[in-house]
Amino acid sequence: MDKLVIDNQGQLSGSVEISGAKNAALPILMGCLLAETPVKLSNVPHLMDVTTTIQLLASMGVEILFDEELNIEIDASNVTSKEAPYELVTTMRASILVLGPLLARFGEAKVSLPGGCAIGSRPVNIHIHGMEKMGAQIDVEQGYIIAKSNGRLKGADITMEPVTVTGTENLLMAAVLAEGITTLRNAAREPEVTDLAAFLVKMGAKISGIGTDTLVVEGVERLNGVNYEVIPDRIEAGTYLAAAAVTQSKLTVTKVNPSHLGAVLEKFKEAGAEITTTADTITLDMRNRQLKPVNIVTDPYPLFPTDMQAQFLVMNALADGESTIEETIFENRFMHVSELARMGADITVEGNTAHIKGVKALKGAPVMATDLRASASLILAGLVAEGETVVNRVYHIDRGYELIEEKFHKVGAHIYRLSN
Ligand SMILES: CC(=O)N[C@H]1[C@@H](OP(=O)(O)OP(=O)(O)OC[C@H]2O[C@@H](n3ccc(=O)[nH]c3=O)[C@H](O)[C@@H]2O)O[C@H](CO)[C@@H](O)[C@@H]1O
Ligand SMILES: C=C(OP(=O)(O)O)C(=O)O
Repeated sequence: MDKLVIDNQGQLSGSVEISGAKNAALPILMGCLLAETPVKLSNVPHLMDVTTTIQLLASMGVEILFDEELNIEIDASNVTSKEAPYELVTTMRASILVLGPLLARFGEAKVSLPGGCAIGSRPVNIHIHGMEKMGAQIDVEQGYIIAKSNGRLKGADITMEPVTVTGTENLLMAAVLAEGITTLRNAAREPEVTDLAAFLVKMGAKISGIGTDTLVVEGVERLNGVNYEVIPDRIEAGTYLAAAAVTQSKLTVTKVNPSHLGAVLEKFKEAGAEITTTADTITLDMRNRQLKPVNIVTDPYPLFPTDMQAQFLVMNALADGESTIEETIFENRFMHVSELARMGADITVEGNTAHIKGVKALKGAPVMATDLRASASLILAGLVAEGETVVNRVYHIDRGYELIEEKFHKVGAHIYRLSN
């Protein structure tokens, strides 16, 4: 299993080009199942989760081609299987996103139930109930969701509680080919949901309320292929900015959309960073500044994202004073705390709140990554810790960060991979 070895090289400098968003690319790739003619996608990041999605689509008979610029052409005109097997769903929960498109276009789908993961139990009851409301007949047999629809799905009025990102995406993709009007209330407003909606509209879907918490969909009979560019990854951008904050450096992230990071940039400023933005760059300057503690509560967009919680936890661990981080989305998203404690962080967790007392320095140690953003937080800690840090179970990082060692090398970090 690969490991990442990180040495403290002091400050970072320069710029990092941000890749396409994992959490937008995945639903958009699954959404290609809805199109009767080929789709061409650009700015799709080269990540393990994208490879898994391509394997999943290919196993269904979808044809996938890459051009010389690594744009992806996806032709779902001849889908032969409507099944997402356990082996692929278990490595990537987002595989559940084939349920809506398959059911909407073919009236049948068999998808392994994702089950829980390191950050929580993560049920998919809202996806299932929403599709049942649209007339689907759904049974769970031997760990699989078996869904059928007698003719087209029917428009319905669906309220999702709590707000769910992939739940909104799955029901949106089910609704675009349904007969009549579907209203999705308490919809997630994450930029990745909005990007999927914009993609579906380009393919011919009729959706209003995009970007709000009420999506109204007038079903159409078919969707056609288009060219589409995936939005930049706001969480990847936020992670590199956090690297600049903990190393007291100045870094610029390029090819980003600063408006997607509103709440995160506010917290960076509160932590003492100087932030400047252009239309597609963000610069964070933390040189000669001391990190200040910031209290954080994670919440659905546009509030502070759970996917940036672990990175801010490292910032707070090194800040001058005490802070709290309350995680309201996932019940078990503090697995990184015990690993950071092994590096000298002073953090206690009570219920869903981490209480952090800033320390002057962290110390390098072998640590274990437990999920994607936890892994990112351990890398950030390794960049400032005294001595060497070895992050085990790097496969989590490869799910969501494209070319992470290369991007960090370019800005002066010493981080390399040990393969065995
Ligand atoms: C591939 C992708 O886009 N992943 C993101 C997505 O995950 P994902 O879409 O899985 O997360 P959700 O927004 O669905 O989860 C939010 C909350 O709703 C609960 N819930 C969800 C569905 C359901 O049917 N029933 C239910 O109770 C979950 O357990 C959780 O407590 O949004 C999360 C919250 O921003 C991010 O951390 C993930 O990076
Ligand atoms: C939790 C995440 O992803 P996933 O939903 O794919 O597990 C994430 O991107 O931080």
